[in-house]
Amino acid sequence: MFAARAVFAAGQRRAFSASARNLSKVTVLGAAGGIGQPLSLLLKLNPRVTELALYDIRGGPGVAADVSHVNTKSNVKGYEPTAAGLAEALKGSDVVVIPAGVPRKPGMTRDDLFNTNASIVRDLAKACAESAPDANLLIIANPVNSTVPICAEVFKARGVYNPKRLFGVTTLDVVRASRFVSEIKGTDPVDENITVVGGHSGVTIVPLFSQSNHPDLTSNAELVNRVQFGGDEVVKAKDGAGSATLSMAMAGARMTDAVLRAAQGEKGVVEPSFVDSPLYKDQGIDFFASKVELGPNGVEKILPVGAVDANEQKLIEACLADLKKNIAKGVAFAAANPAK
Ligand SMILES: NC(=O)C1=CN([C@@H]2O[C@H](COP(=O)(O)OP(=O)(O)OC[C@H]3O[C@@H](n4cnc5c(N)ncnc54)[C@H](O)[C@@H]3O)[C@@H](O)[C@H]2O)C=CC1
Ligand SMILES: O=C([O-])CC(=O)C(=O)O
Repeated sequence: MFAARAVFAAGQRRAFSASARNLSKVTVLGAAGGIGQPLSLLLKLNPRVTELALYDIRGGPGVAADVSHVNTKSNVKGYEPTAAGLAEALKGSDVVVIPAGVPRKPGMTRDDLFNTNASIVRDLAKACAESAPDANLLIIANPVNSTVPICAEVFKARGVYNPKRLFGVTTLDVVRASRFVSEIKGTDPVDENITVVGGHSGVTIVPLFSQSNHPDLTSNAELVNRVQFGGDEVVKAKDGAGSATLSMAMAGARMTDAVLRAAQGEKGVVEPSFVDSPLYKDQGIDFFASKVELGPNGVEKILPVGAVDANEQKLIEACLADLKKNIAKGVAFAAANPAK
């Protein structure tokens, strides 16, 4: 139970409001994958999850049978890889987490995954729009900067888009930033709250060290680069066997827990995430990752980027240029290739 304690301890210390709703079904789409399996395990360890629905195009029931023996209260069910199985897995879900899709190999960018993952995410988004239109949707599948806009378009086409319930999971960038800083400063990563804004790939990932306990780090180009390209470190080390799975599972479990805590009435839950955001809409950028306060209805409040220094301002400008193209690519794909 160590992992569960580390991931969920902060939330468990806080009190629930009287209106708390404590039944929570969580669905994982892509549950038999490198991320999906450890993520499902961590969700089984989360006392806030009462029902865990595991779906994959292969192996969902097997992972579910395995995870279901873990002696926590929640019920786990695996679903057959059919349209009916998918619809059943989604029905009544409060949170749907989507790590379905192919991972990178060395030499690839996240954008190189677009051709495969765009249609996978589009089709799963369609199933969500039909069977769980009110669920919180947590998108892990890359390229997040494009897959999140694709989901929005699919939901809009069906008249059920709620921008407060769609999240691109950027938690791993925050997790990495705090860990990398702690390695340099010799501190406990738990005490390092590093805000990371923008998107989730390369230069669109912008850590704001000037807002942390260590403003001196903003001029540490090597550290900034490590946060922006932390995913590459893992892809290279895995040498063709995929990308980050275990750290991502932890990050996905943390984001899911945050959404559930807020849904169950906890106040002041803030997690950075890539959402439909007003922050740069005047520049034609509809999605942006920043600190988001969560509530019973999903996004409660999108916090401003806040004061940044000259180094960070330059990073944000580079981020916005890339982000705009990534978002437009997702929107254009959805328009040209509507879900059937
Ligand atoms: N947002 C983030 O911070 C991160 C995102 N990722 C992304 O997560 C995705 C998954 O990575 P891994 O788990 O390592 O890949 P994986 O290949 O190990 O697992 C993917 C799973 O998705 C399943 N799948 C494929 N199409 C599906 C469909 N239509 N419906 C249901 N399941 C389907 C596969 O059968 C497989 O089990 C990749 O796109 C990767 O780039 C990875 C790490 C971090
Ligand atoms: O690097 C990748 O392709 C997977 C990912 O998004 C990450 O580890 O941040």
